[in-house]
Amino acid sequence: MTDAERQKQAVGQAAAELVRNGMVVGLGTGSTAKWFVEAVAARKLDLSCVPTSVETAHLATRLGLRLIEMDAVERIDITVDGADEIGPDLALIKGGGGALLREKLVWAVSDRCVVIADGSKHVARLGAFPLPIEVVPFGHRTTAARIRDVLHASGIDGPLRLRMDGSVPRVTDNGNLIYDAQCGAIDDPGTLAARLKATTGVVEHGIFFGMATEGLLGTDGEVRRLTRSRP
Ligand SMILES: O=C[C@H](O)[C@H](O)[C@H](O)COP(=O)(O)O
Repeated sequence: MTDAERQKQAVGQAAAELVRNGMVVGLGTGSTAKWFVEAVAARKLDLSCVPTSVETAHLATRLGLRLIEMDAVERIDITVDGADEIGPDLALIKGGGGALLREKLVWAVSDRCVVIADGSKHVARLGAFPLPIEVVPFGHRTTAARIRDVLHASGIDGPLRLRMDGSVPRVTDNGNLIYDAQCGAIDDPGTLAARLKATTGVVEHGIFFGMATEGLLGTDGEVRRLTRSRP
């Protein structure tokens, strides 16, 4: 196992210890969240779980976790999920695996949102990882043109690429498409998030700003707890 994988395992297991019997739990998506799902399943608690992707739903079902519909709950006690980048004040880029929309819907109703990651994801400034932006398929090229204008207005001129699966566009669990924006540096994630959200044709974007309540970061030999300085 690589060092990064060991760190993912450690944070996944540490996060599983935060879960209590009877809780409604949001299950994240990706190679880090997978460790959490496995560790929480191994605890054999009585839980109701809301998965953030079809992939996670399959994994959780295989492990014997009880799944419930998102609309069957008003609140989720705790959600644990990975990230592509963790910046200052727990601002995140998510969606490298294409699950950003369901992840954000689940995070939005969670009392506690715990982001877990290996040490390489912790950055001084967001933006090296391409920012995923989910759009409706109808007229997506015209939506992409509006996104380019928004990025330009935020001082970002890097390429914006339609995510592909080989020769065809990648389709999300929600039947949408994803554009990845090479931002380089995002100086003001809150403003960019608001501008993207207001763009016609954009369903959601991968900036999770002010959403994570805490973080668990893998380092060599220990799990470091990250907190937010602003509420
Ligand atoms: O769409 C995918 C999710 O946002 C993932 O949580 C994120 O991409 C991190 O994935 P991983 O833990 O595999 O690096």
